[in-house]
Amino acid sequence: MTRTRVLVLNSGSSSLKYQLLDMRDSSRLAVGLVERIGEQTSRLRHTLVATGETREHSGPIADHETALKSVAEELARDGLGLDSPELAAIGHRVVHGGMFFTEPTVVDDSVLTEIERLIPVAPLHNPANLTGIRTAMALRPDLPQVAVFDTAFHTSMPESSARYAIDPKIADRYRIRRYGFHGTSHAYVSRETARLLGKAPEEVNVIVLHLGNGASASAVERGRCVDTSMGLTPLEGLVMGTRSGDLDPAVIFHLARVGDMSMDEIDTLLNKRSGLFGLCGDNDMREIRRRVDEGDEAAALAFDIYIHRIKKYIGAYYAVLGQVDAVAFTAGVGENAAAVRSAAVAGLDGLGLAVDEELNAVRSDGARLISPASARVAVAVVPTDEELEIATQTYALVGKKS
Ligand SMILES: Nc1ncnc2c1ncn2[C@@H]1O[C@H](COP(=O)(O)OP(=O)(O)O)[C@@H](O)[C@H]1O
Ligand SMILES: CC(=O)OP(=O)(O)O
Ligand SMILES: [Mg+2]
Repeated sequence: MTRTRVLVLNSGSSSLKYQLLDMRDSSRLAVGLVERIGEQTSRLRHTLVATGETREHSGPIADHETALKSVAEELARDGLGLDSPELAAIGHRVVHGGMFFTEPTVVDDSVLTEIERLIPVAPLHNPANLTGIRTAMALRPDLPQVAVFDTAFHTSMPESSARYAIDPKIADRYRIRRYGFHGTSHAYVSRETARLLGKAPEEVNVIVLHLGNGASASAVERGRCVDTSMGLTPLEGLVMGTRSGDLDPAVIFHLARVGDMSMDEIDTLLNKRSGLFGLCGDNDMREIRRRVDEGDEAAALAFDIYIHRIKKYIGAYYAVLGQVDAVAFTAGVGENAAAVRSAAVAGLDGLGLAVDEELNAVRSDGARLISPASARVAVAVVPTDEELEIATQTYALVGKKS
């Protein structure tokens, strides 16, 4: 039998997104999401694509292992269980791949060890990714498990972007450099943006703004990433749901010395209690916009800080690229929040950037232009599809052998 199906697992710090795809036509058979893992209010939502039937379960799901086992049960109920002989591989999103993983990689013991070694530089993500891989391996030990790394697309960055301005001996000893994340999304979205413009990826320069719970910007020059806003860890760069993004590193010394906080407390503060949430108590952009519309000052300031940071990166990457063909908004906020797109581009007419508010307000699932026809630089909404990209890369690696 030909094995043509790929299960993709995208394990986040507190969520597990999954898709089962048939790679003959890249169609989805089942999709789902487990949210708020580790809390009392966890929720699993599973959809069988052929019928559109959706099942939801609420109640505590303690960890990613339990989450994946529940997902396996849901798939089995639809006759799409992990025991299916048609499954060719399981593809996993792995957030930090360090310096060595520049390509999708079949997981073996040495790969697991390396992903584990990188936990200190992706503490919210790599542990969940590892649990997903280990649980999947236990369920189907005979299947190839493929790791697709968020960092891979950014390995093309020149040293001038990737290096911090610190003693290279110290940087090299501790492998401190800017790795960048969300690479699967930046790669997919920059290609799809080129397609929307009717060009090949090698013909265009694109600034991609991936605005989800985690958020990052990238400068993609003729299909290759030349700079991105996240660094050694996914903490640098844009303001995020709960992460601060850029700050003066001396803030950390100050909090330790004057604020008498431990390193762990500062780590938690900057990763989990900062960003939009730290500024106004909400990290969901829908809720923040609702509060802004009601005149809430804390929400309005949080929104302004968020937008100001995006603007700075658009300007920076415009300069890095020299010439820009398109700015693409993607991920949960970028795809859905018209107010964010409009505010981020406001006042940038001098750079040839503008948004047509009628086009910006259109709701659609597909990639679309939101700039006026006369604009020098295209502004686009380009939905990301990390799961499809992971499935495609996984199948390209193992599909032919099965
Ligand atoms: N309709 C919407 N309007 C504004 N923001 C939205 C909307 N839908 C989702 N979001 C935002 O998208 C975020 C999640 O984005 P997503 O890309 O799924 O993040 P992640 O993959 O990091 O979990 C939510 O926290 C929310 O702020
Ligand atoms: C790397 C990263 O920040 O991922 P996410 O947006 O899924 O948290
Ligand atoms: Mg995401």
